[in-house]
Amino acid sequence: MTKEDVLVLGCGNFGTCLAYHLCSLNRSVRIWARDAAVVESINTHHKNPKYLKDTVLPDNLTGVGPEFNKEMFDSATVILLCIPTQHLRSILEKIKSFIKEEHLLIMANKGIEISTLQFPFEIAKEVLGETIGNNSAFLSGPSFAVEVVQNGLTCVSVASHNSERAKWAQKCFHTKIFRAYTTKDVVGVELAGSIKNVLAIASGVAGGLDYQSNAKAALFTRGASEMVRLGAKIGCDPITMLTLAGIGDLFLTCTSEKSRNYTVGYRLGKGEKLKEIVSSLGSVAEGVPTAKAAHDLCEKHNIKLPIMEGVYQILYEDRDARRTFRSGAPW
Ligand SMILES: NC(=O)c1ccc[n+]([C@@H]2O[C@H](COP(=O)([O-])OP(=O)(O)OC[C@H]3O[C@@H](n4cnc5c(N)ncnc54)[C@H](O)[C@@H]3O)[C@@H](O)[C@H]2O)c1
Ligand SMILES: O=P(O)(O)OC[C@H](O)CO
Repeated sequence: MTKEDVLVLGCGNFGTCLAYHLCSLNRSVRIWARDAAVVESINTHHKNPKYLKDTVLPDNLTGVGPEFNKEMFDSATVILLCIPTQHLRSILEKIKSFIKEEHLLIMANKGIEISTLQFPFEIAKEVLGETIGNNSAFLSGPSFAVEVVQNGLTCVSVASHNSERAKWAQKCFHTKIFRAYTTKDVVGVELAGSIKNVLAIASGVAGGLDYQSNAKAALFTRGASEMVRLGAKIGCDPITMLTLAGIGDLFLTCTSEKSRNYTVGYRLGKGEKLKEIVSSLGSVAEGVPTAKAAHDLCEKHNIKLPIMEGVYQILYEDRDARRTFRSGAPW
């Protein structure tokens, strides 16, 4: 196995679990956190006090930050970003002077930026330039952080326009228990990873409203078709929607109470207000901002997608969930 020096940016659930996995492969791994107390706890107690709190982190994982410095980047070959999508741009702006073309950048966030309707790939190109953007890789697929640290089999997609970089990213992660498969359809992977979160909120709402399996299966199928239709409008390969990053992640997130997006929907279905759900969730639910971005993207491309529109209305127009479902079904 080749030696890699990995700098993980973002010390939430996913950054922590991927750092844990990479340490188990004997990579040299440092993880950046924006909170000094988290850095201190990782280095002293080998625990992340905020996320995956029960996991004992490996001794060879080093916490760094909250300030960025040149040495952190000079000593890394791979930079893995696990930052929520709405904050990705500001982090890239802060680190851009430290990034070199030789670095392999891998982004693992899922979502669409509300202010620009851009995917992480487009944000990376805009902030870091065409070459670095095109050489970056994007990791997506059905992967709950908690299962990764429990050593549960996980299969993800890694996409890059540069096939050598995709293979490099694959090699960083790939094991018998954590499988990574390469693809070139970057925007398809990113679209699927974003939209499945909105559809998981819809599925959660159905659960919260006590709809049963028949309704959930219909919602899942019609939701998948919305994903394919939006993908076709923006030039994605429809086959990507049938991969791990597409239907795989959609299935995982729409059917599991481990999903934060499903949980947001479920609690909405039970009558809680979005504000109180988001403030007590303790973790990001990317489907919430993405529902707004996807709504605006659909308007821009003049396409009507009723499930995603229903989620948007529940979240952003305070529309009653039960009424929205009754009037929307069978989509
Ligand atoms: N958790 C999972 O199972 C999982 C799996 C696959 C992909 N993802 C994706 O990974 C991304 C991160 O998710 P997560 O689960 O780690 O989220 P999380 O809520 O567990 O953690 C979010 C992290 O982002 C940091 N953060 C928040 N605001 C920030 C800002 N303004 N600047 C810099 N950092 C900031 C927080 O400090 C925290 O470390 C999301 O896009 C998510 O969809 C998560
Ligand atoms: O908990 P969720 O809903 O953010 O889903 C996490 C991952 O995206 C699942 O692949």
